[in-house]
Amino acid sequence: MLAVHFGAGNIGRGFIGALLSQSGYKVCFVDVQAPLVEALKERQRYLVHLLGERSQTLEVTGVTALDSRIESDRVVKAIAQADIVTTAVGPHILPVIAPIISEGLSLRLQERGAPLNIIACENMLGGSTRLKEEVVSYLGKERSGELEGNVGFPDAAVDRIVPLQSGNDLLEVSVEPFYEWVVDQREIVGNLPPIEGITYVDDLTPYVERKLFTVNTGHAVCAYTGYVLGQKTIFEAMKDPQVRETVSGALEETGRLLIAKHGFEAQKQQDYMEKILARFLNPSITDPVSRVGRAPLRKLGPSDRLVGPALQMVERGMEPKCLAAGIAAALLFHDPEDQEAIQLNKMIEKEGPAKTLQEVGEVSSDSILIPMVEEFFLKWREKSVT
Ligand SMILES: NC(=O)C1=CN([C@@H]2O[C@H](COP(=O)(O)OP(=O)(O)OC[C@H]3O[C@@H](n4cnc5c(N)ncnc54)[C@H](O)[C@@H]3O)[C@@H](O)[C@H]2O)C=CC1
Ligand SMILES: O=P(O)(O)OC[C@H]1O[C@](O)(CO)[C@@H](O)[C@@H]1O
Repeated sequence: MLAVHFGAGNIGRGFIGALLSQSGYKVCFVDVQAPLVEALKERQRYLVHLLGERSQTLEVTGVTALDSRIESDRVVKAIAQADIVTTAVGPHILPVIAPIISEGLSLRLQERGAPLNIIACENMLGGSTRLKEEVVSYLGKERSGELEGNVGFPDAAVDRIVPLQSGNDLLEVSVEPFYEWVVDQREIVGNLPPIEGITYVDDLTPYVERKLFTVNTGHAVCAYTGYVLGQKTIFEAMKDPQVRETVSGALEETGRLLIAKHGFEAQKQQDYMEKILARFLNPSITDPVSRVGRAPLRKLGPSDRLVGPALQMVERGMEPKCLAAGIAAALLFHDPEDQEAIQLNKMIEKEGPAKTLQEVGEVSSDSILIPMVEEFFLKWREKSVT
């Protein structure tokens, strides 16, 4: 069984690739970083360290890699022959890999290959659907019709904290022991050979929103408020009472929203939230606030982890106070290495927080969220140690 996985980064090697390999697939990573590709080709194995109370190391075997910039023909052939295609490249890279995926699918359709499922494992709502839209735009109308029943793009929610890697080995990856991979089974085509660790559901929306608006919301609020208060890592930030209070408050708010919207049981949501707070406090993980806060324009987007739940709460007459505090802190985030942070800083300087939020988060000028965020923006700016 062959799995083609785009993105041999942290989630690629430390989560999706590892589970595919453990399920008996030969995993062919596709990446654009030559040293990574070379090392995977040469060694065909790597180690995954599970950082928990009792640390454990797994060996992932049967892997190889292709560089899509110089081996595109081989990538196309691999897609034509694969039993599954997955991605973990980042939402902004999905349009970049769509052309080569569409070439692979063209060849597969021409050769009358078996049905294939393509699963985008990215932190976003509807990642596979988004990838499908891009692929369709390259395939053209005629060929796109042939996807029906032959190629599925099931959406998915993926959850595992994989911080930046600080070890000397290019391939070794340290991850938290917890993981969750939930896939929309209604979109699966053909017989997908079993994959260890996937939970199939009929309606993904509640799962993906619960994950994005709890794990990612809490993480983002922690990263941005921690940044403003001078904390370097998520663990350090969670030890700061102001951060901890804002994070817990934001998760109580999104919890109320999720319960009202999807009918989750209050106690179960409470347990889920507490488990997540404990994951942020894993002392074995050193996760810089700059990684978790990366790409703030994306994270401040209208349906993403901060503005998304805040606007939905406002619509339902609920007050997103701690979310507003998190959004305000995000507007103050800076990282000279992060292009989106640089752009955000320029917008704040030129237009101020209210206009920036209207533009980036598509928040209407008369939304009560605007004055709430403005108030916190001033408070955080006064406290800011950066
Ligand atoms: N790190 C984490 O804890 C989690 C990350 N995610 C999501 O997984 C995705 C990947 O995140 P990470 O693994 O952390 O990032 P990463 O930066 O470690 O990995 C991304 C990989 O994609 C590769 N890439 C970039 N352009 C490419 C292209 N055109 N073709 C093929 N490969 C390309 C990069 O070279 C890199 O190896 C993101 O959408 C992220 O939101 C989801 C859950 C957890
Ligand atoms: O990967 P993104 O969307 O940039 O955001 C980082 C977030 O994703 C994760 O990497 C995994 O869910 C979290 O650590 C963090 O909340």
